[in-house]
Amino acid sequence: MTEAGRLDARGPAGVTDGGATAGAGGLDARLVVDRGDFALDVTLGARPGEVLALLGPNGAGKTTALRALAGLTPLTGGHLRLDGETLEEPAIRRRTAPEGRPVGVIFQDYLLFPHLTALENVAFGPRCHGMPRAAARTLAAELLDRMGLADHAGTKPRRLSGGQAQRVALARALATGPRLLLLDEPLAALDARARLDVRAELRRHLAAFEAVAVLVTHDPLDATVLADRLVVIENGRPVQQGTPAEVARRPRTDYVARLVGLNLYQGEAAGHTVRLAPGLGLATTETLQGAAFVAFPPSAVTLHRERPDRGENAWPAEVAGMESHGDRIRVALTGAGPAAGLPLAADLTAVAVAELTLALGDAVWVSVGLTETHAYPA
Ligand SMILES: Nc1ncnc2c1ncn2[C@@H]1O[C@H](COP(=O)(O)OP(=O)(O)OP(=O)(O)O)[C@@H](O)[C@H]1O
Repeated sequence: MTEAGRLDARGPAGVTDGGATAGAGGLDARLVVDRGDFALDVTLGARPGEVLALLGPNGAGKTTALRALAGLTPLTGGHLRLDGETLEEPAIRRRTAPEGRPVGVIFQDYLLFPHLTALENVAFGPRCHGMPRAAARTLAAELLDRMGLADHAGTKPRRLSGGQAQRVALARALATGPRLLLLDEPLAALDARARLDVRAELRRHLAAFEAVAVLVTHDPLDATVLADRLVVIENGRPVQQGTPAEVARRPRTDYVARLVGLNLYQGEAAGHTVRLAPGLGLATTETLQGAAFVAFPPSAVTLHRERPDRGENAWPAEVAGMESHGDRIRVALTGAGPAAGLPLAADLTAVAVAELTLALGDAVWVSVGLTETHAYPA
């Protein structure tokens, strides 16, 4: 990325602070929101230039966290500091109003002003911050140009495609020089085809953004493509964080395992075996002691009609469901015997399913390839 290609997030006039806040730069937050029936307590930290994705199931608290960062939902505890400046801290009664925060927000449906042109939409924020009209329009034109929308400056939102509207929303959010950019499900409003292009484009823009960006998504692919680091939230609490690769390789909850498409079990490791239940051990290539996770892809599972000769990593199970999964068939199984109740996903070719004459409720044996299991400390 060349310097010239970088989006200048340092202020409408492009004025920098000369690195005066270096060291304290970025996001430092503990977001506590207690609503009685729902409690959020999430600690977030990010350096300038980092993109964080908040990922989690419905109702986990992602939007509440984003709204708290924007100042739209007051904190009941914790703190929010940006580049060393405290924007909110209930314990010392400090709270900067949403409009006073150096924060840009892109809402799910973009919320562009329908009666204003793309240029006027982008110029709106700087005008509200007191920038003279001509300067605000020049800045807006420059931002639209960088977004490849110079030809659409005079277009009203209803005549823009989903991807174009999103770029206008991004330009509008950047126009006030935010130190924190918030994106709520940035690709949710787009159809599958547009999503592909817009995802790649948004990735370029976010990679060029110099301050902190936080996005909320349900979609692991969006999170993986767009973010440097994922924070998975469940029931108002962070349950796992790391780079997309770390999270995908070492899931720590069932939700994350499903998201990244792995089977995940927890047990007690002793050397090369992780004991999952009495009489049920899973051999792994890693050597571990104590509480451990073991994960493997559905493609590592083989189904048999009879107990396999090599009894290692094999257990009886029942076919609980089958569905197409790309060019494979995903078979859902429920363990029996020592594996009673253990859920398992297996990916088989259509030929394998036909040869086994598999049907719902069938009793089978499953075996898992030793070299495809991955064990790590819990
Ligand atoms: N304005 C509100 N007042 C009271 N409760 C709310 C409000 N908004 C959300 N909630 C509740 O707070 C919890 C967290 O919701 P939130 O919208 O933050 O989750 P989410 O992770 O963004 O979910 P989704 O992916 O479904 O958007 C839920 O139990 C929800 O019902």
